[in-house]
Amino acid sequence: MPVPFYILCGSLGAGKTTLLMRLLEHWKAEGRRVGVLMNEAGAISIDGPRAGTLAEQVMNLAGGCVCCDTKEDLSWGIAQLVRDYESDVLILECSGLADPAEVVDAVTDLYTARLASLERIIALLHPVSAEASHSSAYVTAQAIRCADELILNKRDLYVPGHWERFKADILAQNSFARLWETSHARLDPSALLAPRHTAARSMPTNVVFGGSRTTEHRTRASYHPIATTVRLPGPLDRDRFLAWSRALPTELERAKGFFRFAGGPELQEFQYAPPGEPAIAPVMLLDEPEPAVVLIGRGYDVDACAAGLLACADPSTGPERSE
Ligand SMILES: Nc1nc2c(ncn2[C@@H]2O[C@H](COP(=O)(O)OP(=O)(O)OP(=O)(O)O)[C@@H](O)[C@H]2O)c(=O)[nH]1
Repeated sequence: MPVPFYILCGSLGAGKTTLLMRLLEHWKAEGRRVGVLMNEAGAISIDGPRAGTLAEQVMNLAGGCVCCDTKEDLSWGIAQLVRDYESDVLILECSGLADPAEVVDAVTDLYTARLASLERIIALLHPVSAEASHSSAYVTAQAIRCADELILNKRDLYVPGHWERFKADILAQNSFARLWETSHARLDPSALLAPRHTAARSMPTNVVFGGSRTTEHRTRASYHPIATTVRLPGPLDRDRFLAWSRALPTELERAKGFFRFAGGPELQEFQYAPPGEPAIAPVMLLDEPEPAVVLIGRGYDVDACAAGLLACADPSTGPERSE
């Protein structure tokens, strides 16, 4: 029997990992063996170590976008999770850069479909201001189009009028899906995951293939924001980092990472997902992550932003950066 396979997709920073953690808790309480596939934009996995605290097995497809770079890795990862780790439920968190229609294409090939059956596509969206016409807009539109479940997250950032327009715009793009409105992705996982269709199906009914198949393997699609991984040579100066984080360019669509502050033993997690403010909080993880910050966006001065970040570190250690 193929194991159920869930896809989490949606906009950058909308709350996919927040929901993933809730689903992992739910499955863990049920005694399920969950295999997580993480596809992250940067060269270093930031969300993987978080998921690793709850999942049976986490496989990272970091270093790119699952639709362009790692399609084969995805099929291989599914096979490994099902065969070697005996996962009985699988979930893939797509980076906010991956075209979910391409991902569906990859997981519904004949070989992979024997191991895993696509159960549900869950898209997370958040109310980013309409003026910010982000380069990830195409990917968000694809996620909306493909979704079986549309979760409008960050309801706590409700602005009268804006939220209603955001919702109407999404409903206009997909009237098949169920709609959820949440804060911090708080919802009843049993209700979200309960079977909705009696007949087995190999792919969602509302996915249309063909039009989106123009991306070639190993070629970065032009609509993708660029992910830049800034590896940090050591602890950061708190004041300098705070100053840097307060002056982030408006074109930056997402930033996240782990590091320590000089003189502080705790590992810090940095999160920036506009329209929210940059946030830094101590975090406990099972595995020590590599200190790094991933910057995602297009049309801003990447070098200046990365240099500003590196200038927050101890100047005696050398900078390193990879795309
Ligand atoms: N205010 C507010 N913040 C939220 C909410 N949900 C998530 N966040 C915060 O938004 C940031 C991004 O959340 P994630 O769950 O990492 O988002 P993501 O979609 O996994 O991000 P990417 O994988 O980078 O695309 C984190 O700082 C969260 O704590 C919410 O409902 N309201």
